Amino acid sequence: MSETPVKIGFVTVSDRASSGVYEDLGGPAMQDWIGKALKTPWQPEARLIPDEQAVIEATLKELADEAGCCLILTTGGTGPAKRDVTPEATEAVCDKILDGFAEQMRAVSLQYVPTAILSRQIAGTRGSSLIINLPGKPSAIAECLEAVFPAVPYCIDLIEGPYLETNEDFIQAFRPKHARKPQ
Ligand SMILES: Nc1ncnc2c1ncn2[C@@H]1O[C@H](COP(=O)(O)OP(=O)(O)OP(=O)(O)O)[C@@H](O)[C@H]1O
Ligand SMILES: Nc1nc2c(c(=O)[nH]1)N[C@H]1C(S)=C(S)[C@@H](COP(=O)(O)O)O[C@H]1N2
Repeated sequence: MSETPVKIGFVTVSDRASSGVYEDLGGPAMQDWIGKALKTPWQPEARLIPDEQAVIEATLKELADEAGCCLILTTGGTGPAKRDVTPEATEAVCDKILDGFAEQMRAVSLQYVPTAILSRQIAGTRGSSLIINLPGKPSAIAECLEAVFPAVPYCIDLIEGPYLETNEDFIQAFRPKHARKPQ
């Protein structure tokens, strides 16, 4: 019996990429990383939108509530610039904020760039969806996901999403022993 693929949301928040000033490299970079990380069959729900808080909120709600994405990654709009509002939109739609994700992503990112402290990226849950903000710089995507992804499958277990398995040679998920399914 073939497994129904789990849905993963990929949201690029960028005025310039969404208006065609430059090609969106962030969305494909997130999908590429998840493609390497996940053994569980998955299918993408990709969106490319401007830095508008109402649009970001509506997109996150649609991906969580209607598309049923267990994981939603955003890229862009996390900095201090006037139009950067991705964290505000994320906070507005989440039931719970998971501060540890942002703490860890910024701590690891500081090893790459001193400007990592400028990202106000957050993570949180909405129902059975985990939402994680990533900075807009395409190279930041892998840097941040490597830092937190080991905790993602167990977090999704706890919010009653699907049981995600990773490709262990690429990234190892950590689950407490009692939560591991026999292979
Ligand atoms: N989706 C993207 N695709 C390709 N490059 C990007 C993307 N988002 C950001 N970048 C690159 O990272 C740099 C820093 O991003 P910046 O913080 O200015 O963008 P943003 O606030 O995320 O998006 P924008 O300013 O277009 O709304 C940009 O100059 C650009 O080179
Ligand atoms: N890992 C990582 N984190 C990073 C960066 C980066 O290049 N790598 N860029 C920083 C910079 S320069 C900014 S302004 C903030 C916010 O970026 P955003 O507005 O594109 O989301 O993310 C920061 N975090």
